Amino acid sequence: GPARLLGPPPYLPGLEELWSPWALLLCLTWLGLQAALYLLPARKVAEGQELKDKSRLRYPINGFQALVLTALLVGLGVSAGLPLSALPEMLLPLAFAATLTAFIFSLLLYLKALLAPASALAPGGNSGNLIYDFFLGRELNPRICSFDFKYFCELRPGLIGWVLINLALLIQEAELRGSPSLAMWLVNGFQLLYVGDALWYEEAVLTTMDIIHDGFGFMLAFGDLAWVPFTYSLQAQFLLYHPQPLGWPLASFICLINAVGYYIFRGANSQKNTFRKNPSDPRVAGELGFLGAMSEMGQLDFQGSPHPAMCLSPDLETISTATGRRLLVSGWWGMVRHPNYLGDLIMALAWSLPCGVFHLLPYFYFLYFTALLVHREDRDERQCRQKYGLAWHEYCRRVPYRIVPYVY
Ligand SMILES: NC(=O)C1=CN([C@@H]2O[C@H](COP(=O)(O)OP(=O)(O)OC[C@H]3O[C@@H](n4cnc5c(N)ncnc54)[C@H](OP(=O)(O)O)[C@@H]3O)[C@@H](O)[C@H]2O)C=CC1
Ligand SMILES: CC(C)CCC[C@@H](C)[C@H]1CC=C2C3=C(CC[C@@]21C)[C@@]1(C)CC[C@H](O)C(C)(C)[C@@H]1CC3
Repeated sequence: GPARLLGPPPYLPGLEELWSPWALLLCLTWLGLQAALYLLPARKVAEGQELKDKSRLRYPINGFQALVLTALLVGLGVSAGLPLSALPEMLLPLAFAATLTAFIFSLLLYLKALLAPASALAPGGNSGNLIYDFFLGRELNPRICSFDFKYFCELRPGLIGWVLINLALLIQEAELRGSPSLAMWLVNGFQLLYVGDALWYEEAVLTTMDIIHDGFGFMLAFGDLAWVPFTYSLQAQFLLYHPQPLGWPLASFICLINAVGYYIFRGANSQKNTFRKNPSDPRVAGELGFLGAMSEMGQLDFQGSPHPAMCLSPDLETISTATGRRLLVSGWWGMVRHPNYLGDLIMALAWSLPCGVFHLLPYFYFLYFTALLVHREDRDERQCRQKYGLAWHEYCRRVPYRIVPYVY
């Protein structure tokens, strides 16, 4: 039937449609497969940020390898008769099974945290209020031997699950209508690029606040395992039931929007990561200038300095902070204070446009994501203000807009 916003839904699924033991089995098999791929030898083992007890945890960088191996296994399965196009019919019980799994998993994590030493607990999530702590997560990096649950869940099962659901929807559309629509190809292609990128640059996740700061509780477990695969695939789900005519000229324009978004997103994230890893990398720093180079060599200590020191370089300009780390104030990070969010939002728009402009549902991701990034930006801003003090004020003065130039 037509997608509509006003009026009650014509049909609501009964509770019995939510529960299927097969869906739970499939969900657990998927987690088991991804866990097995996580344990395979990795091209690199990276060290995380320094912890409270001065130690660093080690993480395997093999997420992209897991994506490729999953694609090979699914390809083999489909050619051997695996009915992937049956997946779209199971989405509701699968989403329920994933939510149930996240819930039980978070309960176990809560219990595990009771045995953890105080140094292993997250800064938030230890208020003593059972529900609040269960939701936010008590332990920072819950592990069994070297298997890190939060790092494992953050990317692989959810992101790879998302593109697998998209693929199943594309195959089912081909079976229903003879071939997949152009709109379905675009949505699949754009989102595969996004997921491939996240897994290729997996190491960058080690410096996100989710890994460094947040405990692992129900919010993150549910977000990673259930929310991401089942709501991020809404555009492809919409297209299966509401085919949209899309010509090549408009499709090319949407591709251009996605390319611009990706260019900003990747450019900004890579610029910051390169700079953080090696501030004197010629791609970001050119020549550092005296103050920058001295602080880099530990010759200058800005601790307690009332004014942030300024460092000019021919390529990118930076400001020094009391912590010894510097902040980029030109390049992408001189345009707005969160250029990566801007690129991400432009891409989110490009994922919705192939679905036309007459329905709100395909724009759900764009709207939710705007709210998520505004909230995330606010949290990050508070943390940076605390961490960098005066230097952050100076950065805000030099770069007044947060996400969208001249707007916000
Ligand atoms: N699709 C999705 O659902 C989601 C996608 N994302 C995406 O993930 C990516 C990562 O986002 P997120 O983890 O929120 O954080 P960011 O990558 O934006 O990192 C913020 C940190 O960068 C450093 N920083 C800020 N300004 C500067 C500067 N001028 N120069 C140098 N360093 C600076 C600070 O840390 P420090 O100084 O300590 O290095 C700050 O805490 C983004 O592209 C975002 O869009 C995020 C959440 C959800
Ligand atoms: C309504 C829900 C309870 C809200 C859940 C929020 C989560 C969906 C997000 C919190 C942080 C996320 C990140 C990504 C996906 C969404 C969640 C889990 C991310 C893996 C997406 C891809 C990016 O490149 C990234 C930097 C790897 C992201 C990390 C944070």
